[in-house]
Amino acid sequence: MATPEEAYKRIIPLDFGSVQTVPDSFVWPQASDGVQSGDGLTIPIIDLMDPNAPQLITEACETWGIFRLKGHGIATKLMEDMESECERLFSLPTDQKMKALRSPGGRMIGYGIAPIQSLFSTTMWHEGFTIMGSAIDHARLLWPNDYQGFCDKIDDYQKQMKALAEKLMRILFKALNIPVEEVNWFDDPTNSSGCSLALQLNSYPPCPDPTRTLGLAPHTDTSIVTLLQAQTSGLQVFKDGVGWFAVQPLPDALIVNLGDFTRILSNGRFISVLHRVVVKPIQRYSAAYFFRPPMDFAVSPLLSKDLGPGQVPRFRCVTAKEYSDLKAKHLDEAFSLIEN
Ligand SMILES: O=C(O)CCC(=O)C(=O)O
Ligand SMILES: [Fe+2]
Repeated sequence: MATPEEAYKRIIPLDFGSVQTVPDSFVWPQASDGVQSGDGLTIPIIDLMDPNAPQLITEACETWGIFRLKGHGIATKLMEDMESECERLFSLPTDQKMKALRSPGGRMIGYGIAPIQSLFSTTMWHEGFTIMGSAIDHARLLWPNDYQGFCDKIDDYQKQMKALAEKLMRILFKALNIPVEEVNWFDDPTNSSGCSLALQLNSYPPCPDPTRTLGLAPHTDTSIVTLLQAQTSGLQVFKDGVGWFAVQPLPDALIVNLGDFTRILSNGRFISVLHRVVVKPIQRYSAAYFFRPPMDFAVSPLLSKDLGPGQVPRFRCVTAKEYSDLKAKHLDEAFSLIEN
Protein backbone atom coordinates (compact mmCIF):
# COMPACT_ATOMS: atom_id res chain seq x y z
CA MET A 1 0.00 0.00 0.00
CA ALA A 2 1.39 3.38 -1.00
CA THR A 3 1.72 5.95 1.76
CA PRO A 4 -0.30 9.15 1.15
CA GLU A 5 2.98 10.88 0.31
CA GLU A 6 3.91 8.24 -2.30
CA ALA A 7 0.39 8.34 -3.78
CA TYR A 8 0.66 12.11 -4.05
CA LYS A 9 4.08 11.95 -5.72
CA ARG A 10 2.78 9.48 -8.29
CA ILE A 11 0.35 11.93 -9.84
CA ILE A 12 2.89 14.74 -10.25
CA PRO A 13 4.06 15.22 -13.84
CA LEU A 14 7.78 15.53 -14.52
CA ASP A 15 9.10 19.09 -14.44
CA PHE A 16 9.71 18.91 -18.19
CA GLY A 17 11.46 22.27 -18.42
CA SER A 18 14.26 21.03 -16.21
CA VAL A 19 15.26 17.86 -18.11
CA GLN A 20 17.80 17.64 -20.96
CA THR A 21 17.33 13.95 -21.77
CA VAL A 22 14.53 11.40 -21.63
CA PRO A 23 14.77 9.64 -18.24
CA ASP A 24 14.86 5.81 -18.38
CA SER A 25 11.43 5.55 -16.77
CA PHE A 26 10.00 7.32 -19.86
CA VAL A 27 11.55 5.03 -22.48
CA TRP A 28 8.97 3.18 -24.61
CA PRO A 29 10.75 0.76 -26.98
CA GLN A 30 7.62 0.73 -29.19
CA ALA A 31 7.77 4.51 -29.66
CA SER A 32 9.91 4.20 -32.75
CA ASP A 33 7.51 1.77 -34.53
CA GLY A 34 7.32 3.30 -38.00
CA VAL A 35 4.20 5.10 -39.10
CA GLN A 36 2.76 3.47 -42.21
CA SER A 37 1.76 5.49 -45.23
CA GLY A 38 -1.10 3.06 -45.95
CA ASP A 39 -0.92 3.90 -49.66
CA GLY A 40 -4.13 5.48 -50.83
CA LEU A 41 -5.70 5.41 -47.36
CA THR A 42 -6.87 8.55 -45.60
CA ILE A 43 -8.81 9.13 -42.45
CA PRO A 44 -12.22 10.26 -43.74
CA ILE A 45 -13.03 13.98 -43.87
CA ILE A 46 -16.76 14.57 -43.44
CA ASP A 47 -18.73 17.80 -43.64
CA LEU A 48 -21.65 17.68 -41.22
CA MET A 49 -23.59 20.02 -43.54
CA ASP A 50 -23.39 17.47 -46.37
CA PRO A 51 -26.76 15.72 -46.79
CA ASN A 52 -24.81 12.43 -47.04
CA ALA A 53 -23.05 13.03 -43.72
CA PRO A 54 -25.00 10.32 -41.79
CA GLN A 55 -24.08 7.70 -44.39
CA LEU A 56 -20.44 8.81 -44.51
CA ILE A 57 -20.19 8.88 -40.72
CA THR A 58 -21.64 5.36 -40.51
CA GLU A 59 -19.08 4.08 -43.02
CA ALA A 60 -16.23 5.82 -41.20
CA CYS A 61 -17.38 4.25 -37.91
CA GLU A 62 -17.32 0.79 -39.50
CA THR A 63 -13.95 1.11 -41.21
CA TRP A 64 -11.89 3.43 -39.02
CA GLY A 65 -13.70 4.39 -35.81
CA ILE A 66 -12.34 7.88 -36.41
CA PHE A 67 -12.95 10.74 -38.82
CA ARG A 68 -12.24 14.44 -39.27
CA LEU A 69 -15.33 16.61 -39.04
CA LYS A 70 -15.90 19.91 -40.81
CA GLY A 71 -19.08 21.99 -40.81
CA HIS A 72 -19.57 21.19 -37.11
CA GLY A 73 -20.67 24.70 -36.17
CA ILE A 74 -18.07 25.29 -33.43
CA ALA A 75 -16.68 28.80 -33.95
CA THR A 76 -13.03 28.99 -35.01
CA LYS A 77 -12.55 31.69 -32.38
CA LEU A 78 -13.66 29.34 -29.59
CA MET A 79 -11.27 26.65 -30.82
CA GLU A 80 -8.43 29.18 -30.95
CA ASP A 81 -9.33 30.41 -27.48
CA MET A 82 -9.14 26.86 -26.16
CA GLU A 83 -5.63 26.46 -27.61
CA SER A 84 -4.58 29.79 -26.00
CA GLU A 85 -6.06 28.77 -22.65
CA CYS A 86 -4.09 25.51 -22.81
CA GLU A 87 -0.95 27.49 -23.44
CA ARG A 88 -1.73 29.93 -20.62
CA LEU A 89 -2.37 27.07 -18.20
CA PHE A 90 0.51 24.75 -19.01
CA SER A 91 3.10 27.52 -19.27
CA LEU A 92 2.46 28.55 -15.68
CA PRO A 93 5.42 27.92 -13.34
CA THR A 94 5.45 24.36 -12.02
CA ASP A 95 4.74 25.36 -8.42
CA GLN A 96 1.69 27.31 -9.56
CA LYS A 97 0.30 24.34 -11.52
CA MET A 98 0.97 22.17 -8.47
CA LYS A 99 -1.58 24.22 -6.52
CA ALA A 100 -4.26 22.65 -8.72
CA LEU A 101 -2.88 19.10 -8.45
CA ARG A 102 -5.68 16.56 -8.31
CA SER A 103 -5.99 14.71 -5.05
CA PRO A 104 -4.77 11.11 -5.06
CA GLY A 105 -7.68 8.72 -4.84
CA GLY A 106 -10.15 11.60 -5.18
CA ARG A 107 -12.17 12.74 -8.19
CA MET A 108 -10.19 12.70 -11.39
CA ILE A 109 -10.12 16.49 -11.79
CA GLY A 110 -7.32 19.03 -11.83
CA TYR A 111 -3.67 19.02 -12.87
CA GLY A 112 -1.69 15.78 -13.07
CA ILE A 113 -0.29 12.91 -15.10
CA ALA A 114 -2.30 11.23 -17.86
CA PRO A 115 -5.49 9.61 -16.50
CA ILE A 116 -4.46 6.31 -18.16
CA GLN A 117 -0.98 6.39 -16.58
CA SER A 118 -1.96 4.20 -13.63
CA LEU A 119 -2.27 1.24 -16.03
CA PHE A 120 1.30 1.47 -17.29
CA SER A 121 4.62 1.15 -15.53
CA THR A 122 6.44 3.29 -18.10
CA THR A 123 5.78 7.01 -17.77
CA MET A 124 4.30 9.15 -20.56
CA TRP A 125 5.65 12.47 -21.80
CA HIS A 126 2.51 14.30 -20.80
CA GLU A 127 0.85 16.63 -18.34
CA GLY A 128 -2.88 17.16 -18.23
CA PHE A 129 -5.73 19.05 -16.66
CA THR A 130 -9.08 17.31 -16.29
CA ILE A 131 -12.38 19.15 -15.96
CA MET A 132 -15.79 17.72 -15.10
CA GLY A 133 -18.44 20.42 -15.03
CA SER A 134 -17.19 23.74 -13.65
CA ALA A 135 -13.44 24.38 -13.52
CA ILE A 136 -13.81 27.22 -11.01
CA ASP A 137 -12.31 25.56 -7.93
CA HIS A 138 -9.06 24.68 -9.64
CA ALA A 139 -8.96 27.82 -11.82
CA ARG A 140 -9.11 29.97 -8.65
CA LEU A 141 -6.02 28.20 -7.37
CA LEU A 142 -4.16 28.76 -10.63
CA TRP A 143 -5.14 32.42 -11.17
CA PRO A 144 -6.53 33.81 -7.89
CA ASN A 145 -7.30 37.22 -9.44
CA ASP A 146 -8.07 36.23 -12.97
CA TYR A 147 -9.92 32.94 -13.28
CA GLN A 148 -13.29 33.98 -14.73
CA GLY A 149 -12.17 34.23 -18.37
CA PHE A 150 -10.84 30.67 -18.28
CA CYS A 151 -14.02 29.34 -16.66
CA ASP A 152 -16.31 31.13 -19.12
CA LYS A 153 -14.46 29.71 -22.11
CA ILE A 154 -14.42 26.23 -20.62
CA ASP A 155 -18.18 26.41 -19.92
CA ASP A 156 -18.96 27.61 -23.42
CA TYR A 157 -16.70 24.98 -24.99
CA GLN A 158 -18.22 22.13 -22.98
CA LYS A 159 -21.76 23.30 -23.77
CA GLN A 160 -21.06 23.37 -27.49
CA MET A 161 -19.18 20.07 -27.46
CA LYS A 162 -22.06 18.39 -25.62
CA ALA A 163 -24.56 19.62 -28.22
CA LEU A 164 -22.34 18.38 -31.04
CA ALA A 165 -21.76 15.00 -29.37
CA GLU A 166 -25.53 14.62 -28.97
CA LYS A 167 -26.02 15.37 -32.65
CA LEU A 168 -23.45 12.72 -33.57
CA MET A 169 -24.99 10.23 -31.18
CA ARG A 170 -28.38 10.68 -32.84
CA ILE A 171 -26.74 9.82 -36.16
CA LEU A 172 -25.08 6.70 -34.69
CA PHE A 173 -28.31 5.55 -33.05
CA LYS A 174 -30.23 6.02 -36.28
CA ALA A 175 -27.66 3.95 -38.14
CA LEU A 176 -28.08 1.23 -35.54
CA ASN A 177 -31.88 1.56 -35.54
CA ILE A 178 -31.91 2.22 -31.79
CA PRO A 179 -34.60 4.75 -30.77
CA VAL A 180 -32.85 7.58 -28.96
CA GLU A 181 -35.67 7.53 -26.36
CA GLU A 182 -34.02 4.40 -24.98
CA VAL A 183 -31.34 6.66 -23.62
CA ASN A 184 -33.37 8.31 -20.92
CA TRP A 185 -30.58 10.68 -19.83
CA PHE A 186 -30.13 12.05 -23.29
CA ASP A 187 -32.60 14.91 -23.32
CA ASP A 188 -32.40 15.66 -19.62
CA PRO A 189 -31.85 19.45 -19.67
CA THR A 190 -30.71 19.51 -16.05
CA ASN A 191 -28.19 16.76 -16.64
CA SER A 192 -29.26 15.53 -13.20
CA SER A 193 -28.62 11.94 -14.18
CA GLY A 194 -24.97 12.81 -13.75
CA CYS A 195 -23.57 12.26 -17.22
CA SER A 196 -19.90 11.67 -16.64
CA LEU A 197 -18.77 14.17 -19.23
CA ALA A 198 -15.17 15.30 -19.09
CA LEU A 199 -12.88 17.74 -20.83
CA GLN A 200 -9.24 16.70 -20.82
CA LEU A 201 -6.62 19.32 -21.68
CA ASN A 202 -3.41 17.62 -22.78
CA SER A 203 0.08 19.09 -22.97
CA TYR A 204 2.98 17.28 -24.63
CA PRO A 205 6.07 19.35 -23.81
CA PRO A 206 8.97 19.66 -26.28
CA CYS A 207 10.94 16.42 -26.13
CA PRO A 208 14.73 16.22 -26.57
CA ASP A 209 14.53 12.67 -27.99
CA PRO A 210 11.04 12.08 -29.41
CA THR A 211 11.64 8.59 -30.83
CA ARG A 212 12.28 7.14 -27.36
CA THR A 213 9.09 8.09 -25.56
CA LEU A 214 5.33 8.43 -26.03
CA GLY A 215 2.94 11.24 -25.14
CA LEU A 216 0.09 8.79 -24.59
CA ALA A 217 0.40 5.01 -24.69
CA PRO A 218 -1.89 3.01 -27.01
CA HIS A 219 -5.44 3.04 -25.63
CA THR A 220 -9.09 3.18 -26.59
CA ASP A 221 -11.35 5.77 -24.99
CA THR A 222 -13.94 4.85 -22.37
CA SER A 223 -16.56 7.02 -24.07
CA ILE A 224 -19.38 6.97 -26.59
CA VAL A 225 -17.56 9.51 -28.73
CA THR A 226 -14.55 11.72 -28.08
CA LEU A 227 -14.29 15.11 -29.78
CA LEU A 228 -10.70 16.15 -30.14
CA GLN A 229 -9.14 19.42 -31.13
CA ALA A 230 -5.44 19.62 -31.91
CA GLN A 231 -3.64 22.00 -34.23
CA THR A 232 -0.59 19.87 -34.86
CA SER A 233 0.09 16.22 -35.69
CA GLY A 234 1.08 13.62 -33.11
CA LEU A 235 -2.04 11.46 -32.90
CA GLN A 236 -1.76 8.02 -34.51
CA VAL A 237 -4.36 5.28 -34.89
CA PHE A 238 -3.80 1.57 -35.29
CA LYS A 239 -5.36 0.19 -38.44
CA ASP A 240 -5.55 -3.59 -38.83
CA GLY A 241 -3.44 -4.74 -41.75
CA VAL A 242 -1.64 -1.39 -41.89
CA GLY A 243 -0.17 -0.54 -38.49
CA TRP A 244 0.23 2.89 -36.90
CA PHE A 245 -1.18 5.60 -39.10
CA ALA A 246 -0.86 9.36 -38.55
CA VAL A 247 -3.99 11.48 -38.17
CA GLN A 248 -3.30 14.85 -39.78
CA PRO A 249 -5.35 17.63 -38.22
CA LEU A 250 -7.07 20.03 -40.60
CA PRO A 251 -7.57 23.70 -39.77
CA ASP A 252 -11.04 24.17 -38.25
CA ALA A 253 -11.89 20.45 -38.33
CA LEU A 254 -12.43 18.40 -35.19
CA ILE A 255 -11.25 14.81 -34.86
CA VAL A 256 -14.05 12.48 -33.78
CA ASN A 257 -13.20 9.06 -32.44
CA LEU A 258 -15.51 6.40 -31.17
CA GLY A 259 -15.08 4.89 -27.75
CA ASP A 260 -15.72 1.52 -26.16
CA PHE A 261 -19.39 2.13 -25.30
CA THR A 262 -20.20 2.56 -29.00
CA ARG A 263 -18.44 -0.68 -29.81
CA ILE A 264 -20.65 -2.45 -27.24
CA LEU A 265 -23.85 -0.65 -28.31
CA SER A 266 -23.23 -1.52 -31.97
CA ASN A 267 -22.47 -5.17 -31.10
CA GLY A 268 -18.98 -4.75 -32.51
CA ARG A 269 -20.06 -3.17 -35.81
CA PHE A 270 -18.42 0.18 -35.00
CA ILE A 271 -14.74 0.39 -34.12
CA SER A 272 -13.44 1.79 -30.85
CA VAL A 273 -10.19 2.96 -32.32
CA LEU A 274 -6.83 2.17 -30.70
CA HIS A 275 -4.75 5.34 -30.66
CA ARG A 276 -1.58 6.82 -29.20
CA VAL A 277 0.30 10.12 -29.22
CA VAL A 278 3.91 10.60 -30.30
CA VAL A 279 5.90 13.61 -29.14
CA LYS A 280 8.03 16.18 -30.96
CA PRO A 281 10.80 18.66 -30.27
CA ILE A 282 8.00 21.25 -30.19
CA GLN A 283 5.17 21.77 -27.73
CA ARG A 284 1.77 20.27 -28.61
CA TYR A 285 -1.63 20.81 -26.95
CA SER A 286 -4.93 19.05 -27.45
CA ALA A 287 -8.39 19.18 -25.88
CA ALA A 288 -10.42 15.97 -25.72
CA TYR A 289 -14.11 16.05 -24.81
CA PHE A 290 -15.35 12.67 -23.59
CA PHE A 291 -19.07 12.08 -24.07
CA ARG A 292 -20.09 9.22 -21.80
CA PRO A 293 -23.31 7.80 -20.38
CA PRO A 294 -24.15 8.23 -16.69
CA MET A 295 -22.39 5.64 -14.55
CA ASP A 296 -25.59 3.72 -13.70
CA PHE A 297 -26.63 3.36 -17.35
CA ALA A 298 -26.79 -0.24 -18.57
CA VAL A 299 -24.98 -0.65 -21.88
CA SER A 300 -25.72 -3.67 -24.05
CA PRO A 301 -25.67 -4.50 -27.75
CA LEU A 302 -28.45 -2.48 -29.43
CA LEU A 303 -30.04 -1.94 -25.98
CA SER A 304 -33.55 -3.46 -26.01
CA LYS A 305 -33.77 -3.83 -29.79
CA ASP A 306 -33.75 -7.31 -31.37
CA LEU A 307 -30.42 -8.10 -32.90
CA GLY A 308 -31.92 -9.65 -35.99
CA PRO A 309 -32.01 -13.21 -37.28
CA GLY A 310 -28.84 -15.20 -36.73
CA GLN A 311 -27.22 -12.39 -34.69
CA VAL A 312 -25.99 -13.02 -31.18
CA PRO A 313 -24.95 -10.42 -28.63
CA ARG A 314 -21.15 -10.34 -28.58
CA PHE A 315 -21.03 -8.58 -25.22
CA ARG A 316 -22.97 -8.97 -22.02
CA CYS A 317 -24.85 -6.05 -20.50
CA VAL A 318 -22.70 -3.85 -18.22
CA THR A 319 -23.31 -0.59 -16.43
CA ALA A 320 -21.04 2.22 -17.50
CA LYS A 321 -19.50 2.08 -14.01
CA GLU A 322 -18.87 -1.66 -14.16
CA TYR A 323 -17.18 -1.32 -17.55
CA SER A 324 -15.14 1.74 -16.49
CA ASP A 325 -13.89 -0.16 -13.42
CA LEU A 326 -12.91 -3.17 -15.55
CA LYS A 327 -11.13 -0.88 -17.98
CA ALA A 328 -9.32 0.92 -15.19
CA LYS A 329 -7.95 -2.41 -13.99
CA HIS A 330 -7.47 -4.39 -17.18
CA LEU A 331 -7.25 -1.86 -20.04
CA ASP A 332 -7.48 -3.73 -23.40
CA GLU A 333 -8.50 -6.94 -21.65
CA ALA A 334 -11.75 -5.31 -20.51
CA PHE A 335 -13.51 -6.35 -23.72
CA SER A 336 -12.57 -9.98 -23.36
CA LEU A 337 -14.03 -9.90 -19.84
CA ILE A 338 -17.47 -8.88 -21.11
CA GLU A 339 -17.43 -10.93 -24.32
CA ASN A 340 -20.02 -13.71 -24.53
O1 LIG B 1 -3.72 14.42 -27.87
C1 LIG B 1 -4.31 13.70 -28.67
O2 LIG B 1 -4.22 13.86 -29.90
C2 LIG B 1 -5.15 12.53 -28.19
C3 LIG B 1 -5.62 12.63 -26.78
C4 LIG B 1 -6.26 11.37 -26.30
O3 LIG B 1 -6.23 10.35 -26.92
C5 LIG B 1 -6.96 11.36 -24.99
O4 LIG B 1 -6.93 12.38 -24.26
O5 LIG B 1 -7.56 10.30 -24.67
FE1 LIG C 1 -7.72 8.92 -26.21
